[in-house]
Amino acid sequence: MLWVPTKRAHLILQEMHEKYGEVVRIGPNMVSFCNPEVIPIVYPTRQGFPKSDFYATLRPYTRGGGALQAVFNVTDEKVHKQLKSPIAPIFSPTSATLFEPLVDDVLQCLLNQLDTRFAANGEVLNLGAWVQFFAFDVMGTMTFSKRYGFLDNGRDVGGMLSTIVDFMRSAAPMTQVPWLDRIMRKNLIADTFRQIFNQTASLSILGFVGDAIKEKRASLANGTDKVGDKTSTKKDFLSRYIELQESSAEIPHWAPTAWTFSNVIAGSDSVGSLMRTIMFCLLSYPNTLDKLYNELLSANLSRPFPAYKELRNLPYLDACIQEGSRIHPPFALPFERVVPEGGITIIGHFLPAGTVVGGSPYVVNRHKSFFGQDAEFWRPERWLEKDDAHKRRLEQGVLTFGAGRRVCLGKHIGILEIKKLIPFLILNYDIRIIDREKFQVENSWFLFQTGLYAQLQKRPESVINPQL
Ligand code: HEM
Repeated sequence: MLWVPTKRAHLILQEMHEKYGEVVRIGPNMVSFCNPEVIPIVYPTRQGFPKSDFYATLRPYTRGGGALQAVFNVTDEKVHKQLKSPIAPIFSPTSATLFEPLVDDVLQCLLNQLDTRFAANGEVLNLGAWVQFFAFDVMGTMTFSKRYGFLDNGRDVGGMLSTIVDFMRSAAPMTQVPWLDRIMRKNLIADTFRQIFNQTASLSILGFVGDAIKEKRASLANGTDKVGDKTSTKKDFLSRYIELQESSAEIPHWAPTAWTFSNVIAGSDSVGSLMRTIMFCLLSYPNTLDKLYNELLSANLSRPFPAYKELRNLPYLDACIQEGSRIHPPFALPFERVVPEGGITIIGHFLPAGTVVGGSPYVVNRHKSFFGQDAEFWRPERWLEKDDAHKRRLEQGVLTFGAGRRVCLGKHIGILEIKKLIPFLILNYDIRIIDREKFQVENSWFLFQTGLYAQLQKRPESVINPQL
């Protein structure tokens, strides 16, 4: 709990593992591991290894409804199954590609903004913020066919993004002492005080989600919702969620809210963070940027937005995304689980039932014997230098998307967004980082980043013939 407010808990944990070994007790009942070989033991695909109360602290508090459960933060395995099973098919690799037209709509908006605001006059832009605006507006568009307006206005509309940072800063230390969270944050009295002084991020997002659901139900009922139309190529998540809930009496009426909320909370900042990491690393290591640019050029891609099917199998692009996920995971405290009856043994240490155990992706992803002595550094080539089996093994050692039964549901959607954005930026703009020292990272469970400033110019070939 004392490490977390320093905002460098990932670095302290890394030091602890260097000092004390691969299995370290970091709290009265909490054990951290750093070796990727442990992943299948602590995160199996079967039931029976539940999430700890860490996740309860991440639930937003709602008056009347208590703390809102979402797929991501639910700890009861039965409720998790009830919530996840109906929607899992929507997140399959094939279904993920159905959202591509919605991503293209938002890319068009980004293109217009970058061209008019920055490419024309060489003004310095906060690339990190624009990438974040993009990630949020894409998730809004995919979820309710609505942009929040971050890209259109070029700013954090309504302070929603900064309130997320505030929410995470106050929630993150509580993840380490869930009982204190119940006393200090998750009850009517504490909530009344908070309401008087400020509106929390979770509530402002919940308000947005609640309004969007009401509007959607109304427009589906009166037939004015075009994206809810079964033949539409731009069908959003919410239309699919409402359809699912209405088709089965067993799905509770609150499920679409929980599903929608999961998308917004789990799938916006995380994607934005990975996009920023990849852009930061590419711009900081121009040899890798050139290599990627050449790969994209020789792939003869559609402009201005390459199609996902053209990008899916480009090896260096894929290696850059894998390396970005490895080196800078968006969530960077240990993913806690509770050891079941009978206990488990990890790297020669027996952990009895009830012990909380977890690995931080930041630390696990930098394990030197597993990823190489240069694991601290950005080197996309590590993914390509041996055969496919080696690449698959490395992939299984990266904990960025979680693992096993509670692995990220939106991974394929997130990768689709990233694979669309990075080539779009690199092919259309010549981008230079302004000062890499300004790039700062803060760990408040989300690994927030600031200070990615850049200048960009439209590449001549994309101006002369945008159809190329
Ligand atoms: C590309 C960036 C993303 C990263 C790095 C990421 C990471 C994660 C991680 C680490 C977990 C599990 C954490 C744990 O064990 O506690 C998770 C779960 C989840 N993610 Fe993602 N995520 C990303 C994108 C998305 C997107 C785009 C969506 C939605 C469209 C999404 C939806 C979810 C959901 C619903 C869960 C809960 C799954 C369950 O508990 O069964 N994520 N994500």
